[in-house]
Amino acid sequence: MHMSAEPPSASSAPRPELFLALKRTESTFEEIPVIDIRDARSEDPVKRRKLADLIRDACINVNIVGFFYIQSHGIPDKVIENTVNAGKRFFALPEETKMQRKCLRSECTVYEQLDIHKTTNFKGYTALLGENTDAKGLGDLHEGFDIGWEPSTKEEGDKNGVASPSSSLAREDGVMTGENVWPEGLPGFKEPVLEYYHRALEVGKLLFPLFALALDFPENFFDDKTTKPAAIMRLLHYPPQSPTSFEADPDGRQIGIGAHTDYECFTILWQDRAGGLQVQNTAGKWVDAVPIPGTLVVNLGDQFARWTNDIFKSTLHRVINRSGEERYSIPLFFGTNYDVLLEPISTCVTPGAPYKYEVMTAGEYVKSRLEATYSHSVAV
Ligand SMILES: O=C(O)CCC(=O)C(=O)O
Ligand SMILES: [Fe+2]
Repeated sequence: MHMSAEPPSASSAPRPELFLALKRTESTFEEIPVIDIRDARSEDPVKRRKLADLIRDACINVNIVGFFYIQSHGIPDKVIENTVNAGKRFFALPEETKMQRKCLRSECTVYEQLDIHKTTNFKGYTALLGENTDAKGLGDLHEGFDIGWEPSTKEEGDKNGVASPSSSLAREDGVMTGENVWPEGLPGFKEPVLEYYHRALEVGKLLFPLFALALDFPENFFDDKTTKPAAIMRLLHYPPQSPTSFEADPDGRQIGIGAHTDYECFTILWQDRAGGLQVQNTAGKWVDAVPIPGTLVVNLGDQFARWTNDIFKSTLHRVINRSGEERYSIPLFFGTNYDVLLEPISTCVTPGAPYKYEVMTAGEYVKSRLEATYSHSVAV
């Protein structure tokens, strides 16, 4: 994996062959802005304001709204690399090892489920076609492994990496409460995954005040709503789609991940160099979010759309892996605490723009979307 802190350049460097192999759609990546977020950590409010203005432009004033790359995010290359390698090792395991593990208590002979369909809180493994993100689709061509918040393995309370019922690994998260499930027989998996998780969480915490400023709210607007931020992270693996799969499926009903919006406030995504992520612009055209080494992609999700009555719109996106290579990515969906009510912010509702959505808690909303996503397939 090549990572670089250099600003991307559209014209100077020759394109790696992989990029040429991609069938480009309408637009070029210059239209998706790259924002350097180093000033998010600045003490200077003027600098933070300037940065928030760039984010505001990316979220409101462009033809690809709510999608941008961030640079200077602060997550070391090594942390990313270790997590991606851990994910590769997991996905290479036999299917049955990814689906279940032996109960870890010595007296126990049963198997515990890792299959996401069988856990109560949508954590664990999703097999190929186990998810159908676009209701019009026929199942997604990716497999995934999902975790939610738990302390990093460096923190106290997680000495042996085993979640006992009395442990504090799970928080009281209302309808989404429940512990993570981890595969057995895969040493060196959990630690790097949780390390990246906590680093990405820090990036999310940096972004919330900037989003607040971008909306002309006080910088601390989201502080009391994100004390226990709901953050699901996924390791994703997309096998390459063969050319014949396109002939057999001309309407694109079975692709890497069907067209969808994300369910939380915003998503922080690492993607490898295979490419295939596309975002729909305001004219309805699909635009490639070309991988830019050293950056993460950020996109708006439904919870922000609900807070802001669509001033911040969640952006439709999908993945089609035409690279001929395996593709790996790691989204982290950053939401408010699960018990926070998603209700309109008063300044976003006017007689001419009445509120569009039903008010519910963040947890109820995320759970209802996850139920729909996984309902097309049944546990095996
Ligand atoms: O893999 C990607 O690039 C995007 C994943 C995604 O959109 C999602 O998991 O919601
Ligand atoms: Fe997504």
